[in-house]
Amino acid sequence: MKAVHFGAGNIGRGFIGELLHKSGYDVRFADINAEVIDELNEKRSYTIHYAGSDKQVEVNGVSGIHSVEEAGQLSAAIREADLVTTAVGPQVLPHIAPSIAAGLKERSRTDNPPLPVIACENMIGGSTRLKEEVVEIAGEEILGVSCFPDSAVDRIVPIQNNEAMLDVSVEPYFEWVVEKKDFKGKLPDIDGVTYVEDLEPYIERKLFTVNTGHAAVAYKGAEKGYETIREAMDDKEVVEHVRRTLEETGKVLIARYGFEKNSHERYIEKIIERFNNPDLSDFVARVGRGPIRKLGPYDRLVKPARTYIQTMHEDPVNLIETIMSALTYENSEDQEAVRLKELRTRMGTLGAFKEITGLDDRDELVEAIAKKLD
Ligand SMILES: NC(=O)c1ccc[n+]([C@@H]2O[C@H](COP(=O)([O-])OP(=O)(O)OC[C@H]3O[C@@H](n4cnc5c(N)ncnc54)[C@H](O)[C@@H]3O)[C@@H](O)[C@H]2O)c1
Ligand SMILES: O=P(O)(O)OC[C@@H](O)[C@@H](O)[C@H](O)[C@H](O)CO
Repeated sequence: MKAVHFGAGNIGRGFIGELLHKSGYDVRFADINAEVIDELNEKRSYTIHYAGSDKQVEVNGVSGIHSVEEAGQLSAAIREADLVTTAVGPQVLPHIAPSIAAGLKERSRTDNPPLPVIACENMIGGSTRLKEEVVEIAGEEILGVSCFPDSAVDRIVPIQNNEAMLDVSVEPYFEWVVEKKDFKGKLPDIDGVTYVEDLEPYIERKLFTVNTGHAAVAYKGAEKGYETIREAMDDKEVVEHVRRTLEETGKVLIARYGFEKNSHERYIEKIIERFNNPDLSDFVARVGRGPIRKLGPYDRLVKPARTYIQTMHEDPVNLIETIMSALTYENSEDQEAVRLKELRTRMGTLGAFKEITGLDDRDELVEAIAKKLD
């Protein structure tokens, strides 16, 4: 079986590559990073190290395609593939859509069955978003040869600093949940994937617990001058803030999806334990990357905060505190953080928040943030 995976980065090599290889796929990584692609083609394998244990997994039979310079090869690979996956970042999906559209057009001239394209990004409806971009380019008829099931992925894979360029250190925990309903034909047999009828509870529980909590560690940590997640998690005030923030998102999730309270509390504690993993070295700059995206109206901070107000009829004070920390996050090497600072300088903090979220003064979260800024 053949898979094309867009994004030979941390989650691509450290998670999706591992599971696809284990399930018998030959994985071709498509990326714009020529150094990584050349190394993949030379070495044809890499090692995944499980942080905190001696476990190692060899991922072999892999190769790379430069997604811009080798466009013809990429189209041919998509034409013949059994599966396409992505882990490039939500903002990059529109940039890979033309390559996927070109490959699918070639495929439409063959008898090959419809190709599942699964986006593995931290966002709600990632594959659906990619589908919209591809349809915009190639037209609705392209859905005759493809399908775009949504998915949720969970494994903390920090930025890597290994002697061998392709090797990846990962936490042992992982979860990959894929929605069944959009598949055309047989579900791919991927070891470790859970197929579900309705992804919404899974993606919201993941994004509004793991990623909301992670964002709270990063932005609170940055505010206190910490550079690593380790330093931030060693500060009891930060950990307490994270726990209280997750109690707020927990109330929203329990009210919306009927999760059992005790088991959700255990899920929260498990996640705080994962942030505390002494064997993972992760940075505030990675976890806090892209603050404008993270402050988006459907993302990990604003969506649960607004739902909390609508459901509980009170302000989620800890989520609001995290939003305030995110709004003042600074990092001169992060383009979104630089833009956020410019917006704040030009429009003030509240103006920047309204600009990013598209919300206006009538919104109760905007009102609550305005009160905080008074
Ligand atoms: N790292 C994690 O812990 C983790 C966990 C779950 C989900 N995710 C999600 O996975 C996605 C990727 O995150 P990551 O941490 O692996 O980031 P990363 O930066 O390590 O990897 C992204 C890769 O995409 C490549 N890329 C960028 N533009 C491209 C383009 N136009 N065409 C092809 N490749 C391109 C980059 O060169 C890079 O190799 C994000 O959506 C992230 O939210 C990450
Ligand atoms: O990838 P982002 O920028 O959406 O979020 C940063 C981290 O919270 C994220 O990468 C987590 O490590 C991951 O989502 C864990 O599954």
